[in-house]
Amino acid sequence: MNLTVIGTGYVGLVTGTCFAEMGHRVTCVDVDEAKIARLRAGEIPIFEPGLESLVLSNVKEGRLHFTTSLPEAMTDSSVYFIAVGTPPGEDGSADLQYVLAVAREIGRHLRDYAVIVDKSTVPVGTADRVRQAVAEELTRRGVEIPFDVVSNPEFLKEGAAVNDFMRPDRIIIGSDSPRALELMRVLYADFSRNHDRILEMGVRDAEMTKYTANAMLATKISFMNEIARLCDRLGVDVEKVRRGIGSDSRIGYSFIYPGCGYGGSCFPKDVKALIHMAAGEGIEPLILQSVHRRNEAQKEVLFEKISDHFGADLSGLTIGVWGLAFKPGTDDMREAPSLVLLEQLLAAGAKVRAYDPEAMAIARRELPAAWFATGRLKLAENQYAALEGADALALVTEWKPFRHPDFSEMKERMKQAVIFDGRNQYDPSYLRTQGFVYHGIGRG
Ligand SMILES: NC(=O)C1=CN([C@@H]2O[C@H](COP(=O)(O)OP(=O)(O)OC[C@H]3O[C@@H](n4cnc5c(N)ncnc54)[C@H](O)[C@@H]3O)[C@@H](O)[C@H]2O)C=CC1
Ligand SMILES: O=C(O)[C@H]1O[C@H](OP(=O)(O)OP(=O)(O)OC[C@H]2O[C@@H](n3ccc(=O)[nH]c3=O)[C@H](O)[C@@H]2O)[C@H](O)[C@@H](O)[C@@H]1O
Repeated sequence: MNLTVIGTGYVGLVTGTCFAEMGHRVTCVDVDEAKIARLRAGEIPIFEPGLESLVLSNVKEGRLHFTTSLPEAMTDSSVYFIAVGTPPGEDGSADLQYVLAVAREIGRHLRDYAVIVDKSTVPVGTADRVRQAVAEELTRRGVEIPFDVVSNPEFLKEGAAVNDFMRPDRIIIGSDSPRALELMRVLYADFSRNHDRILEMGVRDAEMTKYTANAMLATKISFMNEIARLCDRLGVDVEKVRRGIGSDSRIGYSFIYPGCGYGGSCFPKDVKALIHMAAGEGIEPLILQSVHRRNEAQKEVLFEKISDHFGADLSGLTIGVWGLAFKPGTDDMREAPSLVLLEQLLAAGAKVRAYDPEAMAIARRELPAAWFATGRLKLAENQYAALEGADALALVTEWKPFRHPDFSEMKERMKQAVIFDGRNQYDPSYLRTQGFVYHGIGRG
């Protein structure tokens, strides 16, 4: 099949590449000229394990193309995936301007029947608005071309995106059109060969499923973070509690790791968008509001622990920070807990030396210039250099190389052997035998 993917970010690039890998001819479109130029030059704009080799081999085989021109990509496609961003607006609602702009552009250039697929995360009712935007453009052109709009939300995780796309838990297809459903079934059959992963439902059901999944996962995390705060006060180790409850198959082990808050481009924005949707329907979203508020508070927990230990004024102190990305396996720093910690440390007068295995280039480019200007924030060349003369280490992102560091080297480099472990990576009693003062999240 000939496919067009509009929006070549995390979702668009992974979607386009994985379909190309299955033998389809895919054109990925983006308005960001620099991004398309890099992709055409064989450079992958994001760090995503396994993606680079797949992109390069599919480009080489002539199945994957990149362009900034949607009309150019629209010569013979039967499916258009919309995978542009849906960032939060001022009031927390999902900003649909990019999705609707794409819908209008499709309407301006559509020639034959096609399925238009909402892959972006969009509020219930968006497919209707996309349909209307396309229809208006067709009317303006004075043509009648049949088309269907399908909701096919994406569930990939950054850092595991290729694997999640290739081996999905489920493929949600929301459609009221048998013709569109048939096409989508054929398209996704390769990802659903041994176990039937395809779940068909109404368009609105599919749109709601995506928000509900993200909000449920965010709720599990915020719930555990709240329990961790209580464990700190009660002298209980939340890691024991986590294992204790995870072993109940009704609860399960996943997404109950306490930490210094969830980040990324999706959980924070999707919880906010769902709050906005509920409020719009006259429902007070009590649980969702608490999930969001707990997370905002949790992003401050490392700073609270640091100032409980050293006092509110941190001038004269140096804090080494391990991890800037919002989670391991990605260089994405959107809504990362590290941003809150850096801001608070610098405001309290501390010097910060930070290191991340993958996010250094983005950090150098996107962190406020004022943070670097005074020399108080420096990016270190490796994890140990970040600890040179440090009074404490704050671990924010649980990258693998941070799990079993050389504790002797750390102690040699640090002025004071104090660790604030924002992801409960270490065994507190082992670290204490190594001569460290240890503070985890909810470790009693
Ligand atoms: N990042 C993730 O892990 C996941 C994201 N999603 C959802 O997928 C959507 C996209 O997210 P990301 O890929 O992370 O966003 P992103 O920000 O990485 O990429 C979006 C791309 O769309 C492009 N774009 C904007 N307007 C355009 C237009 N008119 N024509 C062509 N390209 C245009 C932008 O230049 C950008 O490159 C969002 O709704 C998000 O919530 C869903 C599942 C996972
Ligand atoms: O809609 C999306 O964009 C995606 O959002 C999340 O994926 P992602 O944000 O890439 O990463 P996650 O692995 O879910 O982690 C999100 C945040 O939660 C935190 N987290 C995760 C799990 C946990 O137990 N505890 C915890 O604090 C992570 O550190 C990270 O900051 C979902 O897991 C995906 O299914 C979804 O497609």
